[in-house]
Amino acid sequence: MMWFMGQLGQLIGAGMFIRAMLPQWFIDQFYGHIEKYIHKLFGYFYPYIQISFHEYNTAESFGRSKAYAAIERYLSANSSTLAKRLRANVVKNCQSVVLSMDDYEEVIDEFNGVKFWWTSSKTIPLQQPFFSYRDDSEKRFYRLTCHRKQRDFVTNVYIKHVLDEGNDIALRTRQRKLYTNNKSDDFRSYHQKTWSHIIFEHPSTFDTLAMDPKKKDEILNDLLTFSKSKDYYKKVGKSWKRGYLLYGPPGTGKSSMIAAMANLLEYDIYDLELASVKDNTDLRKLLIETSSKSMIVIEDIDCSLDLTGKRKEKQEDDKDDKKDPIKEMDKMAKKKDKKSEVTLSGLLNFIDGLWSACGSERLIVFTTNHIEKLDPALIRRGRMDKHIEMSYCCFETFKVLANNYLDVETHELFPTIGRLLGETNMTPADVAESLMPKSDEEGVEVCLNKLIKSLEVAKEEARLKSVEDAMNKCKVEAVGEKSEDNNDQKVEKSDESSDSKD
Ligand SMILES: Nc1ncnc2c1ncn2[C@@H]1O[C@H](COP(=O)(O)OP(=O)(O)OP(=O)(O)O)[C@@H](O)[C@H]1O
Ligand SMILES: [Mg+2]
Repeated sequence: MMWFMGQLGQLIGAGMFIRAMLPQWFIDQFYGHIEKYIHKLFGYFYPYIQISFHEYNTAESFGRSKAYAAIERYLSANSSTLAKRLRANVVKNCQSVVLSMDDYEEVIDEFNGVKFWWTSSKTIPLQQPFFSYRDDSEKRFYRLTCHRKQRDFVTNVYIKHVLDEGNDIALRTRQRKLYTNNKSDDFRSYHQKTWSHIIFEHPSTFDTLAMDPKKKDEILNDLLTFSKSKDYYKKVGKSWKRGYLLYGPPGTGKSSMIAAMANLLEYDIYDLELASVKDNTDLRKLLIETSSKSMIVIEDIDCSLDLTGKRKEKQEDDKDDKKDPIKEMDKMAKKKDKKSEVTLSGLLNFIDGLWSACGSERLIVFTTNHIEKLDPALIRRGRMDKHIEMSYCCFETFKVLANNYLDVETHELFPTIGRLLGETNMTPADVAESLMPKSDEEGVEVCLNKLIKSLEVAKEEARLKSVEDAMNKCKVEAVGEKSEDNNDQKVEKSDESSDSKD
């Protein structure tokens, strides 16, 4: 035995010596050939086929392979109970853990009475860097093994089933995201991604949204019908998307409505800042890189770009925007930084051109404070299918806010508030501010009285303003009449002088 061990040691030593003497290219070639012939020989007797799915492949140029991710989800849901060694991925802000099979594990999946073997594996490059903090040089893959006679079934049915189910699980369990576009200059020159994102967690829902209940139900039904109409859109030959235009004064709940819509349908939000988009080509690039089941939002579309042609150049004073210093500053900044060459036709193409069909199940939402400023081409039906007016607080709206903020459905002060709301305009944002208790001592009655006071102040301010406006109007008319009289006198004089000349 000792003699045998000694001989074996010598043989291994000699093998290692010869290997060290041979150049690396020879070893690679030699092993490559041997492996090829072994596989060929094995293939004659081996009754199974194997299909590999790599984590990164050349066909999908961006990031991880979608098929690999779908298989990972499928296996973790269906087979992770069978695997003995699992890998934990922490998701949803450390709130939950998804288990997937660890490297070199094998699980058996059964579908329609047929058995399939899945193994997870990885290839490690021969020359791995000695110091490496990341394992991105390792290439992971899943290998599916099944009987040779199941070849058609596996390619036509089973793989499709795995991918569909994996994608469904991913959609159900994903964390929703709020994306914003990076500046064109950045993703052009520094190879940055086109979109950056954070986790989307907004508490607004259709229950907390204060608006006329009938109108709310109508929007809710519209959205739910849209989300279930995949086949219908296909039948009528339309791409599966819908445009919403939300308009109304600042503080009436347009952004809250967007968040409620996204929460209802569980969509991601792509908040598109048009001023950061250099031209129509970049706009298209951004569009292509949005996913399905998402909302593309352009807020304050009238301020975003000079999309309204000549009307924009008049530089009218916006009373509402003047009140809102943030929007004023925004406008000034955009005027200063006028680098964007996105045109109205580029934007129209973005909404319903050929490229817009690249994703499906998508909402495009515009908001504006001034619907009258938008080009009719931009908001015609088919582009912006549904126009929703978000308006000042009415009694129905107030009741929802009172329920949200104070947990009251009725109160003896409600009739007074209802009357005052009918007599003056106040935004839901202002009503909500009055209703919110500012200390533990402030109960329902105090808050309702605060609101009554603010409504009375607003009413008085509106009265004074209308008096001032009427006086200004009278002054302008008086000046107008005076100048008309002067003109008439001039004409008369010139007539007289021409008569005397005659
Ligand atoms: N209809 C509403 N229902 C519930 N809350 C509302 C409503 N409108 C306004 N609010 C409250 O007022 C705040 C401001 O509303 P929001 O940002 O949705 O207004 P907006 O219409 O988007 O305004 P802007 O035109 O300035 O962007 C919100 O945080 C919300 O709390
Ligand atoms: Mg808003």
